[in-house]
Amino acid sequence: MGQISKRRSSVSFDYSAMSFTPPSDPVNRKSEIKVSQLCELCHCRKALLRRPKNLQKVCKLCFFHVFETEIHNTIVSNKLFHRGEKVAVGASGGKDSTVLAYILKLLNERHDYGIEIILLSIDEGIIGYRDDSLATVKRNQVQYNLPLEIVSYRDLYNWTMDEIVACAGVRNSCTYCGVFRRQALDRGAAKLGIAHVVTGHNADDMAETVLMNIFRGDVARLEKSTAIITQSTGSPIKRSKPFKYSYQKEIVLYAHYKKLDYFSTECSYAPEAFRGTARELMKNLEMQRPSCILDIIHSGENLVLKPKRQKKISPSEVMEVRSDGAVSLGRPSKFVDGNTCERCGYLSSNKICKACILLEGLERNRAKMTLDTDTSTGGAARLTRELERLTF
Ligand SMILES: Nc1ncnc2c1ncn2[C@@H]1O[C@H](COP(=O)(O)OP(=O)(O)OP(=O)(O)O)[C@@H](O)[C@H]1O
Repeated sequence: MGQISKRRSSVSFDYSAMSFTPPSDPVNRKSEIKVSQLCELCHCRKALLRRPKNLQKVCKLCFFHVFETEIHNTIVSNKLFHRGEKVAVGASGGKDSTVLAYILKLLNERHDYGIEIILLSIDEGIIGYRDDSLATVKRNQVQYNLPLEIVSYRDLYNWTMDEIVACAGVRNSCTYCGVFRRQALDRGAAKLGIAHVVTGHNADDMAETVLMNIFRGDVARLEKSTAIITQSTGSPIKRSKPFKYSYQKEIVLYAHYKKLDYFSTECSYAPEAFRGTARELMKNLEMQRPSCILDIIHSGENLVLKPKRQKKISPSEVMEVRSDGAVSLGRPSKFVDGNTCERCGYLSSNKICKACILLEGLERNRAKMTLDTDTSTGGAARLTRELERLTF
């Protein structure tokens, strides 16, 4: 006790030499950063955000650097590109593909990948949605100084998504749109002499797909759902996902802080209902355990299925279009290399490609709708002729 009081008395402060700023003084308050507010990477700048991926507190510059470096590492470790390669970025105008186009251009220049980047957009024909997002892509074309090619469903299939929904209903719109878009991206790339399409699918998309395939018991798709590079058998065009390990929230933050020009409206047609459920589940899991998105991908990557003998399936077993426009996607067939569709001549793993099977169903529905609304005496005969023409 005595010692403490002795020590106290021996400390003498020269108060006059200290410049004391009371915390309540608004004029002279010095802006000092507390250690706890510093960026955990550079330890000198103020942290601006917590990385959704690992909750690390980082400043803006370190966030840009770490986000770009992770994508570069994904590209290098998976050998996504080779020098001299022409690469098409599937550009929808949304946040993911806009950030992808921006970052690929940046990394190509920074690390000298030696690739040629082209923007490839598919116009599905959705008024009030795709026309507006394509306007964004056209601005990106100028901002990033990249060539742009637009391919439309109208030109390829003589249908727009608006017409498809009017004919087959909104419930199956994602199935039609997905099948047509995959083929349209391939055909657009082939037209440009490009054999590699990159898309903005991110870690959240991939983890959702893994969950959906588990819930459906779709082991065939589960096995392929975490591949960073995919290639339909028979197609010379490969697809890759450089954002495989990038969190959606980080992509949005990057776009926001870089002030990128992107289109943020959701598609006007029904979102894929089951994916929505998987997404919600994953968001809840992510709140409790941020790493769960990467953990789900990691689990998917490490699932090794026991080899199974496959029965050969006919194209009609693979996909069926019912009279109400509903589509049932059956089991995938055993792929055969080098096949071309007997109808459209485009590469297909079956005798008739999925797009042509869907188109046949749509044409049948259109003819039926014409009859239902045509009350003239010649209407029935016209429809019979139309249906005969459609019996391939
Ligand atoms: N109309 C399109 N034209 C070209 N590429 C497309 C188109 N629609 C989608 N893609 C490609 O497929 C990826 C995934 O598309 P999805 O429909 O899941 O949209 P998303 O997750 O909202 O992506 P984005 O934010 O880029 O629109 C996109 O990032 C893009 O690369």
